[in-house]
Amino acid sequence: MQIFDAIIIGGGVGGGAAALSLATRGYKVIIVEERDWGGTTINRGSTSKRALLASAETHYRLRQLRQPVLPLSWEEMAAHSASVTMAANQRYGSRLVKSGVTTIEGHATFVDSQTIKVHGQQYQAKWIILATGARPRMLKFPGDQYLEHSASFLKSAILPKNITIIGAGIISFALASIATEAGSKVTIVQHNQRALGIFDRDLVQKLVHTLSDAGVDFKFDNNVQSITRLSTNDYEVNTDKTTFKTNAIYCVAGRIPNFEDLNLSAMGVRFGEYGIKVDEKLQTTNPHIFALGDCCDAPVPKLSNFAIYQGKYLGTSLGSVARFSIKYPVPALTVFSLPKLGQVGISVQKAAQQSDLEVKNVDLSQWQTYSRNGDNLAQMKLVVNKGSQQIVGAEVLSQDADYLVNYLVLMMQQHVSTDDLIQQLFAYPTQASDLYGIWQAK
Ligand SMILES: Cc1cc2nc3c(=O)[nH]c(=O)nc-3n(C[C@H](O)[C@H](O)[C@H](O)COP(=O)(O)OP(=O)(O)OC[C@H]3O[C@@H](n4cnc5c(N)ncnc54)[C@H](O)[C@@H]3O)c2cc1C
Ligand SMILES: NC(=O)c1ccc[n+]([C@@H]2O[C@H](COP(=O)([O-])OP(=O)(O)OC[C@H]3O[C@@H](n4cnc5c(N)ncnc54)[C@H](O)[C@@H]3O)[C@@H](O)[C@H]2O)c1
Repeated sequence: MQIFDAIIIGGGVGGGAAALSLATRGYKVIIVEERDWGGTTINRGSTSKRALLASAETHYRLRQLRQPVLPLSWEEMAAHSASVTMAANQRYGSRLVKSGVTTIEGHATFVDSQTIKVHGQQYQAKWIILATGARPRMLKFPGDQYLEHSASFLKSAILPKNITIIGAGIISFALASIATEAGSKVTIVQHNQRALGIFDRDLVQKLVHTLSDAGVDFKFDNNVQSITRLSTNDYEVNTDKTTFKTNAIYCVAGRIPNFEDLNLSAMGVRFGEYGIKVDEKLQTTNPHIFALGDCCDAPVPKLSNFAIYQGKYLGTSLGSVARFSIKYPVPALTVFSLPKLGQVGISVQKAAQQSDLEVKNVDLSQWQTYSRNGDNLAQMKLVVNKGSQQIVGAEVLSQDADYLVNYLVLMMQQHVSTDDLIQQLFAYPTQASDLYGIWQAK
């Protein structure tokens, strides 16, 4: 039996962040990964998605400027994405080893609440951190064996001519944008009328119209009931409203936390539909066991940035004399569609339920930063505290929503005022030099 200070199950960005922080503090750490170092983010999530998006976005931007554009080569896009992803995966694994973390490849199971087993070998530690992530939620109906998921799209060597995506959520909009720019005809099937449920309806509607104009066929209020295989790479999709043909069907209708085969009940660890129950110190109902990232039921979105933040939190707080509760900073996320949709701080939807908040609509399309790129839809909704007039949230629809959202995060988190901004000298003309105008727009 080998003894460690901490065992981490899951080598994604959440588990990795915890391992690196604990090792830096001199703890003896072991991390177990059954599939690939860097987990979803690096191998089948944002890294591969953004590598494919790099070409799709360039294509889209040229179209916005009314330039003639050549068709994209999926073969080149896929090769680029595969090489970026492989390099990131290798760097991730070797970074853990260089930092003094013991890495083991295999499936971990519990022996008791301080001992795990991998390939028959037992390892013991005073802390066990569960960072096992999540997997796609695959729908069940006749023909569901023909469903693929986001990872198969992101790793696909060939782009089918005609694809169907089930679910109109964050992953769906990114995949649809990439596939459309790369020349595929995309159909999105959503069971109700609401796409991108957590975002402002008005901005989502604009995004839906833009994607529709680019060729995406949205089928709202359609429930897929069956899939029939007609021939190789040729399927018929039957919904409760219609029937159509397609070459591939990707199911991106949410994700399910991974914990079923860990025998958590026997360890006294409680869990539910949304993941492993944790308190404000990310401790489970067993005092030796902690959980973070996509596998845990914490009151934050299941995103890489939150998983990393939680990993760093556990890595810096475990073993400290007075353990403090996790305090989340201003949240930010972006839908990597074309154009992008970003959200920071309090959402427009939540603002509508709070009488002390108001929403201000800012049309950015005529601002030089946006008009020079042909970013004709650029729009921002600011959530403002009526009393203090402080900006506490924003949603942005623009080619560059991701950059603007990140500037706003810094400004909200640091409570930057217009007086502070006037003291700054930003390179001009840029999004940063617009910030004073945005802060005044309230
Ligand atoms: C297509 C897609 C795009 C995304 N894009 C973004 C984005 O742009 N921005 C963003 O912030 N988030 C994005 N996300 C979400 C993000 O990927 C996740 O929130 C993040 O990966 C969670 O990290 P994690 O460490 O909790 O889990 P994971 O990255 O899933 O890692 C968990 C690891 O645990 C391993 N594991 C599980 N069980 C065991 C076991 N018993 N023994 C050993 N190993 C085990 C798994 O193999 C896996 O590698 C995206 C997700 C997807 C699917
Ligand atoms: N840029 C980012 O930050 C980013 C990108 C991708 C993924 N993610 C993470 O991954 C998670 C999963 O992404 P996702 O897109 O799978 O989930 P999601 O929750 O964003 O979207 C799922 C969509 O599928 C719909 N749906 C559910 N059941 C359906 C059915 N039977 N038929 C048709 N539609 C159905 C839902 O109403 C929803 O619109 C996200 O919630 C997020 O945490 C983040």
